[in-house]
Amino acid sequence: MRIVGLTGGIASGKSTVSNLFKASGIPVVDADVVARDVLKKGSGGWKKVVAAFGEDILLPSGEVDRPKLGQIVFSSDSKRQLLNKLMAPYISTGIIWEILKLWASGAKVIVVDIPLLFEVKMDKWTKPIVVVWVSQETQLNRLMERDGLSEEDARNRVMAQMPLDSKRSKADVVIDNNGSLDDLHQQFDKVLTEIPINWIGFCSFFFCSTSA
Ligand SMILES: CC(C)(COP(=O)(O)OP(=O)(O)OC[C@H]1O[C@@H](n2cnc3c(N)ncnc32)[C@H](O)[C@@H]1O)[C@@H](O)C(=O)NCCC(=O)NCCS
Ligand SMILES: Nc1ncnc2c1ncn2[C@@H]1O[C@H](COP(=O)(O)OP(=O)(O)OP(=O)(O)O)[C@@H](O)[C@H]1O
Repeated sequence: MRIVGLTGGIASGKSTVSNLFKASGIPVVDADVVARDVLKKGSGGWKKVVAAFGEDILLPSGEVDRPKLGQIVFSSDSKRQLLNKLMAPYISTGIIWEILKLWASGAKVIVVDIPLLFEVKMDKWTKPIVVVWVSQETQLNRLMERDGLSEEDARNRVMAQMPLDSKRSKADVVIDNNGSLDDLHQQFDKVLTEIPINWIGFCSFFFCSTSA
């Protein structure tokens, strides 16, 4: 089984690319979805986070007020590191579980869409690594537009991650998403034709004995 790492920066276009993988029949594990699941009311992650950050971060329903927690952690390095430390074991277990389910259902190639692939050192498990890259200007504009954020809030979120240029330098495959969606589709089609050749001989994660 091959595990392809799909990463980039916030609002660089990972979800847009992961939708293209899905439309091509390649299953995707989305780390943001896993991270949302492990923060649901009553879960182990929720209990740890509420114990550390207090009940002020909860909505009347008891669910975490995500924009509120985002405001807190994206404007404080130490609070973000605390949140990361509390959630990391639940997120990695959740991702491994999703991979195992897909593997058991016969998937030979799986894409893991994970914004913090390098930061949490999951890059060791994935090959090839696809980085969706944009300039910081494009990234800020798309982030402000998509999430209705101020420039300051958008910058805080961008600065909370490893610089996209550093991620680009660690990539096996770079998708430059500064252009139009049509450009992106064209690059993706090319990547799809190139990747299967590149995959041959690669061995990833801990199931490396089976080949695609
Ligand atoms: C702070 C939270 C509650 C804000 O939720 P919100 O719904 O507003 O954002 P969402 O989860 O959709 O994340 C949007 C993007 O923010 C970036 N991001 C999220 N968490 C982090 C983080 N800890 N550090 C840096 N960037 C992050 C990612 O690029 C992600 O794609 C949420 O992001 C969270 O629980 N983060 C911690 C878990 C985590 O590390 N998630 C990343 C998946 S590995
Ligand atoms: N080539 C493009 N041209 C114009 N808009 C784009 C392009 N690619 C992506 N977008 C838009 O930019 C925004 C960010 O894209 P997307 O949500 O795929 O990023 P992401 O990397 O998954 O973000 P996050 O890390 O926050 O989950 C979205 O509103 C998306 O529709």
